[in-house]
Amino acid sequence: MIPKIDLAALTAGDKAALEAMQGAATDVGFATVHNTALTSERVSDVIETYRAFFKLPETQKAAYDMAKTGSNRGWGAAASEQVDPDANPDFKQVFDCGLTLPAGDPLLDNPFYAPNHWPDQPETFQTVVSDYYEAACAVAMDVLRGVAASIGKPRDSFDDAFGKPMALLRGNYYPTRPADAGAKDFGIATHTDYGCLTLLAADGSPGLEVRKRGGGWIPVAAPPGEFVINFGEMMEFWSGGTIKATPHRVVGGSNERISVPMFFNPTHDTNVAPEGSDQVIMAGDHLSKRYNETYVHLQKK
Ligand SMILES: O=C(O)CCC(=O)C(=O)O
Ligand SMILES: [Fe+2]
Repeated sequence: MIPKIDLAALTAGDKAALEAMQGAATDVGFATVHNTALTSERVSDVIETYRAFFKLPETQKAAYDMAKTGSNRGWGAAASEQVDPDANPDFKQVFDCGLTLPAGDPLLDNPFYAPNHWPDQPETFQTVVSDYYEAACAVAMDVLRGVAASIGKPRDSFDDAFGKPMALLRGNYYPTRPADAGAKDFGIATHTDYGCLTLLAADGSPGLEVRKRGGGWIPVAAPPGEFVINFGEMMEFWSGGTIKATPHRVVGGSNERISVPMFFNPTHDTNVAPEGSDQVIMAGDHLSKRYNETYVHLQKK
């Protein structure tokens, strides 16, 4: 069972909401979250904005291809990412954008804070997506405060680590499953997310499956206004394994689908090694490692 959490109740310290979040964090690794600052209208708006972009001809999208821009911002074509080395590259397409630092910031030279590449079409793309980016970061931070409280830590335990987050907002476009797709083809193959927290909006159509401990898959759907949250690898290290990064996938079927994950990654120089250990795991280094493994244009074969 995937816990269902009212974020306003969690923020207010409601006991049932705290217990549900504790179960989500330390057992299932997933939850759905509703009653947030992001209305269903805003979520639908950003989803339809991404959809309009993905419907452009490939030649137009190619101008923003991240394999050419060299950063992890812009469009990723089908088969540009291989999240599971035992599967084929994913058949989804993506569009990624991240934080814009102010002029003069010392982190500006760092590739994780590279400039965004905004498409000209649809015309509202940059405004709608960057406004959503800001709001999704704020909701994600609120969720993390609730997570901290749910495991008996001060609510602001994670705040300092997210001053300049390497937060990446992605639009995922899953076309219908290709007719020639085989057993190694997926919309997105089985993987765990790399960062701390993922806050995912979707258009309500099915596709996401969460791996059950002991085997099998649990389908999870979220209509606009409800979010799926899950924890990533950095959060699992950081919490010394208390918080779980659970594998998930999208096989893809007869329905087209859009999802919009906010990968809420901490500031580049955050040490996400278990507290009290003498290990050092820099958030930026972990992310680089995972990108080098999974982005086809970065893979060393
Ligand atoms: O589209 C989804 O529901 C899941 C996407 C996902 O797992 C990801 O982008 O990491
Ligand atoms: Fe994921």
